[in-house]
Amino acid sequence: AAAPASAEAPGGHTATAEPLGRLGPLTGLVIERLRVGDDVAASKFGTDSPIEDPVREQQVLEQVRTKAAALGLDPEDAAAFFQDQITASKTVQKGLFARWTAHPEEAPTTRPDLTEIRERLDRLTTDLLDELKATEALRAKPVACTVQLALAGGSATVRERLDTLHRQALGTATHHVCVTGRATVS
Ligand SMILES: C=C(O[C@@H]1C=C(C(=O)O)C=C[C@H]1O)C(=O)O
Repeated sequence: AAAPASAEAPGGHTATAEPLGRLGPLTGLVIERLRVGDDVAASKFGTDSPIEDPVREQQVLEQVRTKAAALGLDPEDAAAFFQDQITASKTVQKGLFARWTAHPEEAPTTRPDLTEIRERLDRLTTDLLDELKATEALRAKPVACTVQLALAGGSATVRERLDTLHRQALGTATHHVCVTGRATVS
């Protein structure tokens, strides 16, 4: 599970090693998708394109259900995980819009192409689903999963220097990673 020690990652930041532990690869992909949210925000800021696009969201979730079923994952569980990814992406976008409105000098000076960004998100959908499959057994163990999730999230927060906005979004995005015993009291 070796990511390059230091490589230029999408979004232009310098990636450090993958988050620690057995949920490291999944958490790394979740953070990568959050950072694509920065590019989505840059593509929409100062245009007529709204942060929220319900038609595109339904397309993403339909693709998720179809691919999840093909992998032998529960389609609705996978859709719930991706609903969190979408909510988290919008949290990032709203936060950046507010930041750039208050501090115009921090606003992006180039506008990336949303169509290309969505192709990147579609590739991440495939990678994320593969990791959901690879971690299926661990995620069914509430205690082990919760420990691994804290390890991965904590190490990523430090190593990738996540700011408050992206930390909050990471929390939202990982809310349904662990199966926390729906049959018992939640
Ligand atoms: C990322 C986008 O912004 C929002 C978040 C989406 C997502 O996370 O997949 C999809 C549609 C939008 O509601 C986008 O427009 O592509």
